[in-house]
Amino acid sequence: MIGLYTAAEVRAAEELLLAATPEGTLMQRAATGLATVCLGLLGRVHGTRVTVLAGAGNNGGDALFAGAHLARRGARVTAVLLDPERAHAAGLAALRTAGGWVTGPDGPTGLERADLVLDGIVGIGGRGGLRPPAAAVVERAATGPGLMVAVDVPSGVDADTGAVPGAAFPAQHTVTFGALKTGLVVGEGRGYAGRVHLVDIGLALPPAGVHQLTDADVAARVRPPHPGDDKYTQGVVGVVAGSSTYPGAAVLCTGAALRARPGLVRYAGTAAAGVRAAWPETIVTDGRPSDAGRVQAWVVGPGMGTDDDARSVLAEVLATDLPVLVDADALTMAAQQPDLVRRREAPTVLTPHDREYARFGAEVGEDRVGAARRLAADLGAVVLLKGDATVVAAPDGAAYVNGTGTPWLATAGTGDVLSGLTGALLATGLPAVEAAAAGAHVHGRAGQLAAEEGPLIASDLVRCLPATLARLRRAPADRLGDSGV
Ligand SMILES: NC(=O)C1=CN([C@@H]2O[C@H](COP(=O)(O)OP(=O)(O)OC[C@H]3O[C@@H](n4cnc5c(N)ncnc54)[C@H](O)[C@@H]3O)[C@@H](O)[C@H]2O)[C@@H](O)CC1
Ligand SMILES: Nc1ncnc2c1ncn2[C@@H]1O[C@H](COP(=O)(O)OP(=O)(O)O)[C@@H](O)[C@H]1O
Ligand SMILES: [K+]
Repeated sequence: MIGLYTAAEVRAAEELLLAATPEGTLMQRAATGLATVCLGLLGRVHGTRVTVLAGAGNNGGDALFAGAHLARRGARVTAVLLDPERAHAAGLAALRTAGGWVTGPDGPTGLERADLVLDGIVGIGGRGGLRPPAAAVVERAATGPGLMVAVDVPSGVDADTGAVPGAAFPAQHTVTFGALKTGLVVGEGRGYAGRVHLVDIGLALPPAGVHQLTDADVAARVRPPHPGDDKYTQGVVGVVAGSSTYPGAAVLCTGAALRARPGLVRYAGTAAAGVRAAWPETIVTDGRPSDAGRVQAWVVGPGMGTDDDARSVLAEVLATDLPVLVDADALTMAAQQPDLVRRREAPTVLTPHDREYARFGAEVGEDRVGAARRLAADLGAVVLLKGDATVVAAPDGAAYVNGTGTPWLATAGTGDVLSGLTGALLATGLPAVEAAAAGAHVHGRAGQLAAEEGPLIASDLVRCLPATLARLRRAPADRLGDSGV
């Protein structure tokens, strides 16, 4: 698992290390690591043009020292000082000694011909969107030809939440120090960070409160059958979804549950005929969930409607002592009767997108991890908040940010696949928060695999699930999510 950290957690770890190392050591480690990544990205350094955007803090210091490294290797480096009086003195001196030029935002910045632009405007000390002079320079940099590389955090991105309240540096690469900051992989910030490179500066970090799963983490949680297994010992999933007029959601959800390969999938609902025709492996009833037979976890909601029958079926499922995944129409109904969820003792997983989340009484806002945690704590349930980086949070605050996926997943029915798949993982006995995080990871990988063949539809995800699971098992132990670390 990759730990994701807040600025305050990183600062606390930095302070301990600063006290234990000679002055300037950490900044030198950061700047050397940054310059090394830049060398790799540029390929050839001699004669390349580099513009360093330097703010008044240590983030500017890192960028200036890295600029000095590149200048010593023959790059033509120009530092643009946004606050010349307060620029990092030692960094500036190093750059000058190495032959770099220094100017202001209105001087010859070199941005229109740069091969590389280093964003050292603000790092974890940033607050709010970029101020006007910085915003104007960033805009010019973004329209120029240079490769956009952010130092530690793209300036203007909130390192903790990924919120982007105003202008920000749209990086193609972010070189971050000591720990991955949560804001680089979630919310709008994810789109500004580009590929993230982690430079080790020797920080000793406490256990993280937010994690991202790797392929190997997920493979370890998706259990293959053992010689002693039979169809009842690998998890039996119950699906309540669809309706006679809308059987599609039931077919997709049940198919995803089957393809996640539990021992057995049972279906209860009025789309029984469609499910039977699509998936003869399923045991179906057109009666109530209680008519379906024993299961280890329920998935309830996709396409089931919100009429009185649907309400009573939802109440019946939530009254069981089994893990339940609540999706789609069932979320709409649960939002009107949240006590049905609150009073459960068995695990509940809710899988809202932003509009479904808002039905519980508050907007998601810019802090997606915080939003998922708040609803989870309020309802005593695991919340899987869908999005381009899906967030999973447990009532105790444990949280995950998903690192896999593709915007091609933004198409009808993919949520039904996620709920069937995650319900199957829940039925194998995984802790609910892990089932949800693993489900989001597998769903994202299935989307990536399906998208290799062209624009995907939800059924393609179901078809790709076996190959996705096989790939996860073959993935090297250190293959991470797609933050690019
Ligand atoms: N503490 C250390 O020894 C280390 C710190 N490191 C670097 O230091 C950074 C943190 O440095 P600082 O604490 O000095 O803070 P920063 O350099 O991140 O930011 C502080 C400066 O940015 C300005 N600022 C804040 N918000 C702004 C906005 N919205 N628009 C424009 N300007 C804004 C502030 O006025 C202040 O001058 C890290 O991100 C990292 O790059 C690394 O060198 C590793 C070691
Ligand atoms: N821009 C995006 N990038 C990546 N994944 C996305 C994006 N938009 C949506 N998704 C994913 O697609 C799925 C859509 O689910 P949902 O909105 O419930 O659709 P439906 O109800 O039609 O099944 C979720 O897993 C979500 O995380
Ligand atoms: K920065």
